[in-house]
Amino acid sequence: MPAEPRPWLAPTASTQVTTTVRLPGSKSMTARALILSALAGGPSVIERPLRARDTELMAAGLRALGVAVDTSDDERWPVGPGPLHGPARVDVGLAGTIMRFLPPAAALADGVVEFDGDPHARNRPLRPIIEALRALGVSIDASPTGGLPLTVHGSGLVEGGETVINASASSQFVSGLLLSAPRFTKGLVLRHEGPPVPSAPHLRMTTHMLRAAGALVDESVPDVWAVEPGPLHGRSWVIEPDLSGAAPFFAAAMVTGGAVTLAGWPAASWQPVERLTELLTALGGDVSQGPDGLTVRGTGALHGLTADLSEVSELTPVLAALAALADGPSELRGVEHIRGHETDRIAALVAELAKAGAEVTEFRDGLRIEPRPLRATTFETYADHRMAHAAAVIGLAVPGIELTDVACTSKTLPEFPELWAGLVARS
Ligand SMILES: O=C(O)C1=C[C@@H](OP(=O)(O)O)[C@@H](O)[C@H](O)C1
Ligand SMILES: C=C(OP(=O)(O)O)C(=O)O
Repeated sequence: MPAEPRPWLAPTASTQVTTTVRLPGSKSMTARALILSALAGGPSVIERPLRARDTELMAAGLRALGVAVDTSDDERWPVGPGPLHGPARVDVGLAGTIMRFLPPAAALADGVVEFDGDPHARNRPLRPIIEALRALGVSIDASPTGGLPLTVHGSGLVEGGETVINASASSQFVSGLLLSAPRFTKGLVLRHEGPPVPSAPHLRMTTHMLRAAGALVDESVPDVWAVEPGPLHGRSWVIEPDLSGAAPFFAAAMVTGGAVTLAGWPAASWQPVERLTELLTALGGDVSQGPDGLTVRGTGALHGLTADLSEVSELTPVLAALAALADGPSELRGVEHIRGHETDRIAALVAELAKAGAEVTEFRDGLRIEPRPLRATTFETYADHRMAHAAAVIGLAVPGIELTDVACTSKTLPEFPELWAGLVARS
């Protein structure tokens, strides 16, 4: 069950926010490390994982399938793979990573595995991955809408081979299939046909991590991924701090003209730090990397931004919040698929930014924001952690932004309200 809604008045910053934050590991890397460790031939350890609803539900789902996942220590999760089996029930919560990454692994189990999640999880797109799994020899019952609830009838093996998918609604369809593909009898050759696949950096994270676990992956042909059948190795995964989770904290530096350093940022990253740097720089920030971590400085200027966000679409809510506080108009496009995220994020942003006083135009694939003097309002969060982040960013500059629910941030960062309050208190 999702956490009980908790209304929350966003704190307003009276001075610059200048601080160093330590944030937990990347949701996306933790999810991949859990799946790859569960499918490996020997034990693994996940260092500095993200402990949040999405990753705890993933660990619980794998445990239900017979994998030993020990999450008792915050810093180190040992994973002991075992034969995957049903019967099992998996609660996906509202996590795209679970509903798309776990069914292909469940297809390798011997027995029946049932999946369901939060009410809105049933609206999130799933049909393309279900159809691809069926084409690869897996027996699945899905709801008539093509999504959750679904039942995978695992036979202990997946034939695999070649298939076609339209992954324009989510890169996670591709990632989910690739992560389990080394364990398919014939491996996998997956070809995407349709409008572009979003979130390319997440696909690169998938192929990097597969190779790091010993898989042979060929992605030399655009929109085609080939994974050889073969063993995955157990290993130690060191999870980087979550860059998307850091975005609202960086935004706090931009809004207040301060500086926020993300501690523990690695010299080389598997997350799209270059793209985030370009975007924050265009908005007027200054981004640098040094021994202390990754630092974003506000320069006092906050400019409008015209950008295609398809590669980093999960940043849209926080960037839209910055755009609403900028000195000129912004157009954020290329993200039609975020209508299928935790909520219809385009519609949600249009509605809530307009309530706060911005002039907003809705497009099928994004929004245009004309900044206006903003006012106090009740900001609906739609059970979406990143809508809560966006509201908190606006609240730094606009007194009286009341979130209908801040508990939804537990999806990826349960300590968000306390960390955020500490940030403003220290400023
Ligand atoms: O693979 C992943 O870990 C993710 C891929 C992206 O999904 P979409 O391609 O559906 O946007 C991203 O938005 C999501 O937050 C995490
Ligand atoms: C889209 C997101 O999540 P999910 O992994 O549930 O798709 C997100 O975290 O912004």
